[in-house]
Amino acid sequence: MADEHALELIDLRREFAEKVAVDDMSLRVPYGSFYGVVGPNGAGKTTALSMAVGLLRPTSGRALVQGIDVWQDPISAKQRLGVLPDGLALPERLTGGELLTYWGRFRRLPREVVAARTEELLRILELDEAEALGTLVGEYSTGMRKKIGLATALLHAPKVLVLDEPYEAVDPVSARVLTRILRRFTEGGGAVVISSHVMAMVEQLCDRVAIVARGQVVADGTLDEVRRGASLEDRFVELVGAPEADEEELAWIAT
Ligand SMILES: Nc1ncnc2c1ncn2[C@@H]1O[C@H](COP(=O)(O)OP(=O)(O)OP(=O)(O)O)[C@@H](O)[C@H]1O
Repeated sequence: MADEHALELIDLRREFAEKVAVDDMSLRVPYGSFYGVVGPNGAGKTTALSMAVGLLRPTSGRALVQGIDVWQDPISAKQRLGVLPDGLALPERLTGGELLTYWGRFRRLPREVVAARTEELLRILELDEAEALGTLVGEYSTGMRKKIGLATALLHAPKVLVLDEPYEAVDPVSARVLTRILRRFTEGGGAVVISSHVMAMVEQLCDRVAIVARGQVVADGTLDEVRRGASLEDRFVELVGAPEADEEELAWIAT
C-alpha cells in the first residue's frame, strides 16, 4: 500500500551540473516515528529534504507524503506537511502573531482557529512576551526565529513534520519545550523527520535514524540497528570515514 509510510523517498536524485548532490536516495518514514537524518557537511541532507517537501525539484525519483506524490499533487501533499526549511526567509516587518495570523489565513484555516492556535503557540514557545512588546520578526534572535518558523510549520496541524536543524540556536529550556511538542506529535501518530549534526541529541530523541554520506543512505533503521552496540557518533565516523590527522597539518597555528 502506498500510504503505509508517512513519508517515502523513492530513488530521489538531484544533480547540480556535474555534481550529484543526492544519488538515488530511498527512505521510508513510518507513522509515529521520530526520524533523524545525519551526515557530514555537504552530504545531501538539505537537498534531499528540500526535494521531499516540494521546495526543490528532483532530477528524478519521487517523494510521497501519506502516499501522495509531492511533485504530482503538491497542494494535497503540502496540506499534510509541516516544514521548517534551512535558512527560512520570514517577513521581517510583522510580529510573530501577525505572521501566524497571515499564515493561517493563507492556509485557509477559519479565523477563530487561527486566533486560538496563534495565541497557544506563542505562549508555549515563549514568544508571547515579545508579542506583547510588538517585537517584529526582524528583531527576533536566531533561536526565536527558529521557534516562529516551527510555529508556522505546526499551525495547520500537519501529519508529517520535516525540520531542518530545528534545535540549532535554541536554548536548553526552549529545546525541552520543542521536544515535548514533537513527542506529542509522534504520540498522536504523526511522523517527525529532523536533520542534525548533534549525535547525542539524535540518540536521545530519535527512534529511527539514517546516516547519509555522498548523497546516499549508508545506514538506516532503528537506532539500535544503526548503532550496532556502538555510539551513534562512533558508527557515524566509521561509516563516513574520518580524515587521517597529519602531524604537519596547520603546524603554524601552534607556533
Ligand atoms: N544550489 C546548488 N548549486 C550547486 N550545488 C549545490 C546546490 N545546493 C547544494 N549543492 C551541493 O550539493 C551537495 C549537498 O549539499 P547539501 O546542502 O544538501 O548538504 P547537507 O548535507 O545539507 O550539508 P550541511 O550539513 O553542511 O548542511 C554539496 O556538495 C553542495 O555544494
